[in-house]
Amino acid sequence: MLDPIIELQDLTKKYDQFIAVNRLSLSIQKGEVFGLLGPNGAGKSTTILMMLGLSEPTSGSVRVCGINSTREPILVKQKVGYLPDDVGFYEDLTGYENLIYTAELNRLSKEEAIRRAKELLARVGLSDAADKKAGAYSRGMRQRLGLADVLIKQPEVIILDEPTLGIDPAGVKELLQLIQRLSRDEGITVLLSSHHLHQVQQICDRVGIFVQGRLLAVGDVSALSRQLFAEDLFILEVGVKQLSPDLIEQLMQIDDVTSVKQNNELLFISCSRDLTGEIAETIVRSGARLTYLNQKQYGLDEIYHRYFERGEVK
Ligand SMILES: Nc1ncnc2c1ncn2[C@@H]1O[C@H](COP(=O)(O)OP(=O)(O)OP(=O)(O)O)[C@@H](O)[C@H]1O
Repeated sequence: MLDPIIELQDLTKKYDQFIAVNRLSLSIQKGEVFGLLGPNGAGKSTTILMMLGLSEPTSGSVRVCGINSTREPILVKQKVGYLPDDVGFYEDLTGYENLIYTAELNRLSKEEAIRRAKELLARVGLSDAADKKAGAYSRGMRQRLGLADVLIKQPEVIILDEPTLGIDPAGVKELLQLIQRLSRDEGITVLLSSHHLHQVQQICDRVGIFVQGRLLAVGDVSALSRQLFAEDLFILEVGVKQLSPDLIEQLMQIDDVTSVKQNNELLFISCSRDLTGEIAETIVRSGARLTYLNQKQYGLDEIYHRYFERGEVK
């Protein structure tokens, strides 16, 4: 059953005449991991700030956990954990002491603070570095400490702005797996913004592609590819020797083949449905030799670049 926990309705933010976020409507369900994707300046951070009640919309509304963020920012902050792209700690305090400090700010009892700080340090893989000063943590360790810091108050929603920025590939993998586990094990809803499509693709249930303040498409990766590649959903890369002069024309005559491009002995055949069998048969029947056949799957990277290449704003 649908249970929206973040609801944006016609959300708009203008800076003078400049529209940073343009009539954004979006529902995110409880327990979802949602990726907000877009290039620099797309409006991701502005949207996040409005969700947190830290920036006032010009028009439209934003509700998080049923709370109007604009009217009740303090209430929203109690339910939502926010990890900015460059998280700040008390550099002279240890990781453990930083967590205790946050726990006390959130009015946890001393005992509860100690228990949760230790548990969360273990959870994010920082038990061994608990007594090291935060100032000496690497970027990846800071992000993991940031996640523990956000979780200490047991939020229903966590919002992460570019969580993987500046982390090495192994660290990124660990961090993303950790985020995914949080969602799965504890039902926490996660919204993360990112430029790193291939990373986000691994853990997001759905993604929204955001360009120039507008949400261009929303869905899981396969729904997005269906939506964006309706004409040429399947591309076959085919190796052919001894091509007859009219083979390309024969291929074009197959229903639902939308284009055939040739590069020496390679053909790139776009179709709106899977025609692998028919295409292979046509090639063999023409007397040509089929040497290789590969069906290309679209990933989020292609979807995303395609939008930007076209510069489409629907
Ligand atoms: N306080 C402000 N005053 C004027 N313009 C602003 C302000 N804050 C943001 N903008 C503009 O609004 C647009 C959206 O910015 P925003 O930071 O939301 O984008 P973003 O998608 O988060 O980009 P990035 O990935 O670089 O963080 C940008 O063109 C930015 O210059």
